[in-house]
Amino acid sequence: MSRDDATTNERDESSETDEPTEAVSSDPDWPPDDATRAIVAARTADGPPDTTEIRELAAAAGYAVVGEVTQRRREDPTYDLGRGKAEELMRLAAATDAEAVIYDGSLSPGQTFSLGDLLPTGTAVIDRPRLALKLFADAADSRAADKQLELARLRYELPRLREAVARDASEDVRLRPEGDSRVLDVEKRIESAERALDEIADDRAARRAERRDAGFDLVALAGYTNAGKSTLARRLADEVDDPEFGDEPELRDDGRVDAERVGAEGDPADDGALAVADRPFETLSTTTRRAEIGGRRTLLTDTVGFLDGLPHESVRSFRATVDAIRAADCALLVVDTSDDPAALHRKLRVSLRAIEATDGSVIPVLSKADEVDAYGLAAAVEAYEAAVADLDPRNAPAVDALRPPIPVSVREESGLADLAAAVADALPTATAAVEVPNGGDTQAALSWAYDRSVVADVEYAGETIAVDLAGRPDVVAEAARRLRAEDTSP
Ligand SMILES: Nc1nc2c(ncn2[C@@H]2O[C@H](COP(=O)(O)OP(=O)(O)OP(=O)(O)O)[C@@H](O)[C@H]2O)c(=O)[nH]1
Ligand SMILES: [Mg+2]
Repeated sequence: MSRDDATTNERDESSETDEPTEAVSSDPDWPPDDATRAIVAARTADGPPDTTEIRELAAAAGYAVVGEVTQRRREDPTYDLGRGKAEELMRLAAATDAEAVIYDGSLSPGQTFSLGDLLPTGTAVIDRPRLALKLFADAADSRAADKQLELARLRYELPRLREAVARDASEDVRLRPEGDSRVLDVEKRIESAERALDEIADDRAARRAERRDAGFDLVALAGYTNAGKSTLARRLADEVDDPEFGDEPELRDDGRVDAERVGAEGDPADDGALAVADRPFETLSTTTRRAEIGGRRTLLTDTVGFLDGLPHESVRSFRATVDAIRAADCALLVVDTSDDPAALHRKLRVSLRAIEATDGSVIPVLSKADEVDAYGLAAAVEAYEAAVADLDPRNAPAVDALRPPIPVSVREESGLADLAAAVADALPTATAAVEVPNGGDTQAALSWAYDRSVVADVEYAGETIAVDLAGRPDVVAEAARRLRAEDTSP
């Protein structure tokens, strides 16, 4: 769209939105007295602004949305919104007694301050990254806290602090040294948090190597928050009955143990690790479970969902998430089929950008397929393909890592066999045929291979056994070596 179009649109759109859409409620008790009254503001350069998600996020963060201002226009350097719209926002904030403006986008420090200056005194300006961080922090605080979340907050605050110091300094030179030392302090804290993060990442990489040595394929679930990852993880994971791997907290990838809690949907059997709920950030840290998928022994890692606006690179849980997805032999990219095509496209873009390159293949899973009919499913596939066609090859998994999407419904138990077959097909596989004498030592080697699920076929022919091996290449090679090692007959 040309700039001229955008300007025309601004006019068209403002005539449409000049009457701000105030949230009308017939309930006299709404909004509740203790809720923070907020106005949602959104601007898009193209396409009509869709405030569905930002309203949901605002509600999840405890705000009562009492009004909305939207605009279709190119970015304004001062307010992000055009001046006229910004003033309209100011009037609406005054008329509705709003305590906060929730901005569906990322505001520069300068824009945040300018908007704050324009709005009635005391009105907080909360852009999408700040809201997303708050949501994540609230969720984390209510359970085991993610200390490194601090890093994300500091990184977010630093440029704003610099802006505040610069503004103070231009008014009052005496404030400058104090402001500078605050900036310096934040910079130091960021540095030390970053060092801590690096050490944790090294630990995780070592643990992954151990898991692979033990013969497991690593599979990770990835996707936008609330896409249905944990539901699928639960469905695919084995019953926790293995003494070696049954101890779930041991496999927590950040070394934390969640306080025991009842599942969000009231299921007392829910151990909190693979909790499922219809809200953002139900899962706050990566969790790994053993799962046999398509005949392969895998370790399946459930991860934290992405959210548009969150600085994924600076939250520890996301670092673990991104590492697990990138290093997996196969990643299942869960895409919510019940989203409308525009939301699906946007969420997929955010997820793929957060993951960037992957070592293994990526299988897109169209989740909640029970929520749509055949047309809806076709539309989801189309939106998926459009999003992939739009991928910037510099910051997304290589398109040839992407496999065809598989519709799945855990609720209706559909598509799971197709998914298992696709995973088995995507995992690195080697085969070997070994003929060895039938003896006690061979049986020991054979049982080692059985334990690692690499025995495809065994045929006993008198004195010898013919074994077909298939599975993880290093495990197949080791099984063949062990079997042959027994073949010491002269
Ligand atoms: N209809 C339908 N709903 C589903 C299905 N799978 C999951 N859901 C619902 O989708 C919502 C989110 O599911 P979760 O598994 O918690 O999603 P998640 O991706 O792990 O979410 P976060 O951990 O918050 O990132 C829950 O309300 C689930 O009940 C499905 O197959 N069909
Ligand atoms: Mg989850």
